[in-house]
Amino acid sequence: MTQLEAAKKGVVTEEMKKVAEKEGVNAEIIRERVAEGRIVIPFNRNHRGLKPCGIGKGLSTKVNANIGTSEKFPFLESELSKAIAAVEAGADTIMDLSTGGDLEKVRMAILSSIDAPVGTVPIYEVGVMAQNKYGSVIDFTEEELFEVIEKQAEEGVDFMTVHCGLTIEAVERLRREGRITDIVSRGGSFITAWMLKNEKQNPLYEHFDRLLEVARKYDVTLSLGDGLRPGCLADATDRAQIQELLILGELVQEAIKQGVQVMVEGPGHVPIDQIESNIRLQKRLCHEAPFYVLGPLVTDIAAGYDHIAAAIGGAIAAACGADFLCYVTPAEHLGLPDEEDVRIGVIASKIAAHAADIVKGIPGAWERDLKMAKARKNLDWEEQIKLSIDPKKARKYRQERNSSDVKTCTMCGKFCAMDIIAKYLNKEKSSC
Ligand SMILES: C[C@H]1O[C@@H](n2cnc3c(N)ncnc32)[C@H](O)[C@@H]1O
Ligand SMILES: Cc1ncc(COP(=O)(O)O)c(N)n1
Ligand code: MET
Ligand code: SF4
Ligand SMILES: [Zn+2]
Repeated sequence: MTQLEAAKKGVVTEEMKKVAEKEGVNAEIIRERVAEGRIVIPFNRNHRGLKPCGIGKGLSTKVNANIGTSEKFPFLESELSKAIAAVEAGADTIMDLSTGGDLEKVRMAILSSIDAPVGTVPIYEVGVMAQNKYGSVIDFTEEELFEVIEKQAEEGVDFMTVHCGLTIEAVERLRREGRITDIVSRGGSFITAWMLKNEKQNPLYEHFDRLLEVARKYDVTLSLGDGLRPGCLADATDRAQIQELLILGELVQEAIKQGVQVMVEGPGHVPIDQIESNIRLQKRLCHEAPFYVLGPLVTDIAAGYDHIAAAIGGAIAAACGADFLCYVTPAEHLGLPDEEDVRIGVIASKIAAHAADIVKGIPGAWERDLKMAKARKNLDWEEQIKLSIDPKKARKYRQERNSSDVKTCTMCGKFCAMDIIAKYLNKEKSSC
């Protein structure tokens, strides 16, 4: 049984109980929301050592970190240490987006060393296989596509991006109406090129039932990819994007009916004033399935700092109801991230997620800030370091910029406002 099938039957699984405990939410509420498709727990029965993680309504906003080899950097070791660094920095899930070297070996290494849910985009391996075998990324058969999906499911992949809503009709609209950046989704570009070359419908759409069968067998959570997501502000919320979203909504309902857990991927590059309407549209059209957004980036010109552009968008999106933030690193649009880029990307997204959790009313979120405020007032540096999102960095600054015996910090020294006021405003010791 999948988590969804169990939930529908009224069964509270071990995984639901663990999610409930971690989040401070009643287990029956988790079951109910899994049954409705509003919470997913990506949990492939073949991923050994996996700790359950819930994504969706009423749960803390989760952060995903992308790693993976590429043609020019096909090295397993560096991607594995990026994945470990990402989890250490607070990533809740990892996506292996490898396209270089031995993909299966990298994936198996990630799956066996990471105890968080691991996601993939199977069409990437299909493309790499086609390139090696036939000399072109799009020279694959429908059979080969489903073989790779089944193989990855069997290996223990917990969630998969599948661009099922990218139909030939949506591509025709895009062509007819025009766009600035056309298609920026890598998987979306493979599927579109395949459809145009073969003059056939998207096999992930046409044979969605077959995909559901594989997903149900291993309890793989489907992450319905947005192949037509906007790649620049000017393309945001256009008719091609929304046409794909409409189809994704239909597929969400079908997946839930068939007992398959499902979430929906979203943009992309979106101006701030369109973020809320994007979230509302997704929730309305997709049966309130968990929404997994890439950023969104609120400007196109932050090259080198795109983690900031994405964290601004991510905070707004999550506050409006997005459930899952895909990180963006400072290397976005420029090259493959290194380990430090990965760490910075995760921290930026964690800040965005937490900022949203405060206003989402997530248990413990507000209280953490309150504790920090009190520690600041008390000039309790150890407590401040402990409560911060990146304690390593906080400790480094504290140690490098201050001698160990000072009560205040080098910013103001003996002119420290907190210290002066503590002496004169509340003569009796404050109770906090
Ligand atoms: C869809 C998102 O995935 C990111 N992306 C694609 N491939 C990799 C990789 N090997 N490592 C890290 N991020 C990757 C892109 O930069 C984009 O932000
Ligand atoms: C949030 C999110 N969106 C998209 C993708 C896939 O990337 P692509 O569509 O470029 O293949 C992803 N892995 N995560
Ligand atoms: C394929 S270019 C890298 C991804 C891009 N930033 C996007 O918006 O999807
Ligand atoms: S410009 Fe770089 S990141 Fe963007 S699609 Fe091309 S190779 Fe990928
Ligand atoms: Zn982009």
